[in-house]
Amino acid sequence: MVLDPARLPTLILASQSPRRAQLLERLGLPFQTRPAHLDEEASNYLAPEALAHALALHKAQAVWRSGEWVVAADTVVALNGVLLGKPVSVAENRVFLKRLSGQTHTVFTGLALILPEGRAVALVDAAQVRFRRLEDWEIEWYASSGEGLDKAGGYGVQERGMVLVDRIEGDFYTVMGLPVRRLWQLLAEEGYFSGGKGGAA
Ligand SMILES: Cc1cn([C@H]2C[C@H](O)[C@@H](COP(=O)(O)OP(=O)(O)OP(=O)(O)O)O2)c(=O)[nH]c1=O
Repeated sequence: MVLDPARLPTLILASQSPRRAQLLERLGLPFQTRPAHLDEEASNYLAPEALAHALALHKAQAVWRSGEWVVAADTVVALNGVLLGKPVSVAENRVFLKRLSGQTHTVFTGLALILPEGRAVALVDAAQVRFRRLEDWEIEWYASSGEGLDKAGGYGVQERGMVLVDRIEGDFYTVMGLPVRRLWQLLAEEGYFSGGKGGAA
């Protein structure tokens, strides 16, 4: 089989996250974004892993139309079982960073794919992230940059946040918000690349 990206069906990315769009762009896959507007707080009673799974699935289901390949993801940060969502202010971002400092937390990213005939597949990928012990001035520098405000856990590993992280066990892209290798494999398994099971002809 020779892969001709020009013949692949356009993926619908159910996300407003610029990071997720960048990653799909880097793969060279044809896609359009169609963000789902969900009340993410409504499912906060779930455990972190189940939450990432459910939200990814709900986002994909919210935008799917018959005949489309839809991709969605959701990233959740948990420190000792406690969720750290997106900080609502610089002050809350400071608090999050103090809690993450010197500790290891888990990032769960749920990934959902809906196939043209409507069947949904979803999975969760997890990574362990250890933060350096941060100095107060570093916390101040990072929080006041505002970079962490639209991100789960209040940091972005792919931007300035790269210097806060000591080590990652697992996939960097799962931390960034889209497990691209798992997505690629799922697309391959479901026939997106080969024209089988509703994929490209
Ligand atoms: C931990 C971490 C999270 N993030 C981001 C990824 C996600 O965009 C965000 C988590 O929020 P999500 O609710 O997963 O996604 P979103 O609201 O940004 O976009 P959408 O729901 O429309 O898909 O945090 C990073 O960019 N880098 C990181 O290191």
